[in-house]
Amino acid sequence: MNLQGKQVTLHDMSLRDGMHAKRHQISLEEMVNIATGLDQAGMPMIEVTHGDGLGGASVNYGFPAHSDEEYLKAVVPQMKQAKISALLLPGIGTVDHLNMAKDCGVTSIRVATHCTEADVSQQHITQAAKMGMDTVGFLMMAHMVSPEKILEQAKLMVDYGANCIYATDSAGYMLPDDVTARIGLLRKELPKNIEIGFHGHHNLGMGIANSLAAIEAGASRIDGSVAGLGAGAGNTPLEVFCAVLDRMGVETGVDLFKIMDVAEDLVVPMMDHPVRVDRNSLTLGYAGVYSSFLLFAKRAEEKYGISARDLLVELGRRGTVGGQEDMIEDLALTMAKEKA
Ligand SMILES: C[C@H](O)CC(=O)C(=O)O
Ligand SMILES: [Mn+2]
Repeated sequence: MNLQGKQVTLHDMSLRDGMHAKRHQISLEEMVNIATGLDQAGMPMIEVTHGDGLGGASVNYGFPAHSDEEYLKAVVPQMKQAKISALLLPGIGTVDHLNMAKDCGVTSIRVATHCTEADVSQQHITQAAKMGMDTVGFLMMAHMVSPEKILEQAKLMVDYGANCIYATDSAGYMLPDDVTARIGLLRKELPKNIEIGFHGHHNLGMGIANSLAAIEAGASRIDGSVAGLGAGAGNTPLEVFCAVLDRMGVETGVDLFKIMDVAEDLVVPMMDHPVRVDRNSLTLGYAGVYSSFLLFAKRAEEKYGISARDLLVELGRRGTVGGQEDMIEDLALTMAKEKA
């Protein structure tokens, strides 16, 4: 693979996707310290929000240590060069949340929908684009449908005003050929001024390989997390990815040793559990399950005595998607009754 001379914008997820792995309990001090470290390392984009996006604080998704507004107001003023993004899932986040994020200094908004539901993003994408924000359409669970379907949904988002489209491997299920097919088709068919991005999860250990495939197929934005802090087995570990890109002659503008230090000195010490491929996170990738279901399944295992792996396999078989978190406990109850 020859990527020599390509330029890629890296986007750190440790303070948003990483919120899942921390049950949304990152302190303001940790947020600011990590964001500052990333900023100093030259990370161009950093996402700061509840794990499920603006307005995610709820019984269904979990209550965070601080509100989105508190996190954003603490982080944004400290940034010297990094741009702060926020995730927004229509139905969870509202246009009021979007306006609040803009007022806090967020310059990039990523409107996320299930990969077949782009039509629910119209209001938020249109509003963000109207406000002059970097407006991203983020198609989740992109492994569940064909590249053609992803393209159809992406075109809707572009029509609404998105200037960048992500194919998102929320379950960490994809293999490099799956990424190539989706990103390649988006790059071929969408206008050249529309950027393409890829967001991976490392559940099958494919975060780096899939992200490289995405760049080769035409993606110019890649998400990852320092030390991989993210849902499931985490996101593409950015310090590792930076080292690989450096070896391959890809330009990122990120200082490799500085980002290694952020990973080692700041992020790893605050992990509640090792974010790694273990039998449960591996099952997410193998069965094609939404990565943030991991901790819900582990909690249900403790409560009902049903193995998290069995739960995840069944959730994959049923084709559950983000937003169906309540199904996990429901399923555990049913399985516990059947077992009894
Ligand atoms: C709300 C999800 O955590 C968004 C995401 O990061 C993914 O789908 O992956
Ligand atoms: Mn994710």
